[in-house]
Amino acid sequence: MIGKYKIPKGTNLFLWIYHLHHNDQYFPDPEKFDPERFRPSSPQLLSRPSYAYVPFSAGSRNCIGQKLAMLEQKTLVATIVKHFDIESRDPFDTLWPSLEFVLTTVQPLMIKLKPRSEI
Ligand code: HEM
Repeated sequence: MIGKYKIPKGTNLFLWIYHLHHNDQYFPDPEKFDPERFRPSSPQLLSRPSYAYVPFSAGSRNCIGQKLAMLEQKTLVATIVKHFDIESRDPFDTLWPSLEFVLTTVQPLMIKLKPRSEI
């Protein structure tokens, strides 16, 4: 049973993480860039159920690359945003999500890196 649903033995279940992370009960205004949601001591994070945010899945088959991916983001992404302002060349509402092995867009996502004047 999951809530009121009886799941027969052997059923394959697919958790749509994108949808989960757009649940405005836990992520108000979900498309808004709001790093505050993820600050460890933020009230929003503290009141959120721990399985409401699972970018690397959870449990025994979760992502084995999580630590590497987080390290890459802290080094590569942090270095890029330190030196550049990033803007999309395409307006957000013209992008169509595409669920492939990873969630991407149908058309290539073209970005422009502008050197930052001050660091
Ligand atoms: C931001 C980057 C990444 C995200 C968001 C991510 C996300 C995930 C998720 C959600 C799963 C579970 C899939 C499922 O339930 O079937 C998974 C599994 C896995 N990931 Fe990642 N991943 C990332 C980076 C990486 C990297 C860098 C590696 C390897 C170097 C990696 C290797 C794997 C492997 C091998 C599994 C399968 C684990 C298993 O089935 O036991 N991932 N990842």
